[in-house]
Amino acid sequence: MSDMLSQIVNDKRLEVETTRRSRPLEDVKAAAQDAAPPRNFFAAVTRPKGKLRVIAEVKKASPSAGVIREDFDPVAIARAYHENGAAALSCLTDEKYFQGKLEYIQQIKKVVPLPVLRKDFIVDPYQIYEARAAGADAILLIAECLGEAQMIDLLILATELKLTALVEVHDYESLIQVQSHVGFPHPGYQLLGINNRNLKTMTTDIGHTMELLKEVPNTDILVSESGIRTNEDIQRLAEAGVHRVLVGEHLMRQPDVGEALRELIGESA
Ligand SMILES: O=P(O)(O)OC[C@@H](O)[C@@H](O)c1c[nH]c2ccccc12
Repeated sequence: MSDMLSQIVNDKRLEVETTRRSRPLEDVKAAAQDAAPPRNFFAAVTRPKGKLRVIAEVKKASPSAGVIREDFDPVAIARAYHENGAAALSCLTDEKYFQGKLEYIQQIKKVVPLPVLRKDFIVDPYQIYEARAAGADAILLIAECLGEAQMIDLLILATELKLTALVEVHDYESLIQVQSHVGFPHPGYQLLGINNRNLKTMTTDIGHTMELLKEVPNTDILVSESGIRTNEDIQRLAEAGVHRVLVGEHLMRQPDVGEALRELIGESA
């Protein structure tokens, strides 16, 4: 694991322990059960086949970029994304490194009909119940943060709660390792994400998706993540058969995020 990622994961484990002490698992489980049923994130992102689908991200800051957007109104941003062609939303909930908040998900879902992914570093089942209780429709599971057995356990739990899991990989080795678990325990619940961010240099290159693509048998469920900025990037990916993308920073940097999303989509939708 890279230094940055291991630091985040260590902090996350401590954070989960603290949260668990103030709110016991039984309470969170009950809240997850009482939550309104999830929206189908998987379907929103994969249908129709071969058509561009953008997951637009609500993100104030990141470790690599610092504060991306000072004037940050998560609900207004989500609404603009919805009105301008987003298929689904991703919302950062990590507070320490991304200045996110779990509560944003609920606030966004009250006013926007799209399914929402909880973007965080999930290392414990507690966080999956917590995501569902907060109204999330999907969760992120990063292969580089988890052992194989842990990944399987978390995938089973997510599926039980009817959450879509976006299984993210950075490296070739992780891709090979998780490959057989995507579609497990049930197809129709997992997406495979290739993150274009190099964890050692923290730079992005969409060429990374092209490289790893050779090992992906089903590109319908493939999401290219990070470093996507222009419609040319989108076209390059489409030519390689990749039609699902996750975009944050580029959109969040523009004064008008809705207009930026329309320009990014261009004629591709
Ligand atoms: O802002 P970008 O470069 O468009 O990237 C979005 C998304 O891929 C990125 O925020 C991300 C991908 N995987 C993550 C895991 C944790 C936090 C953030 C991320």
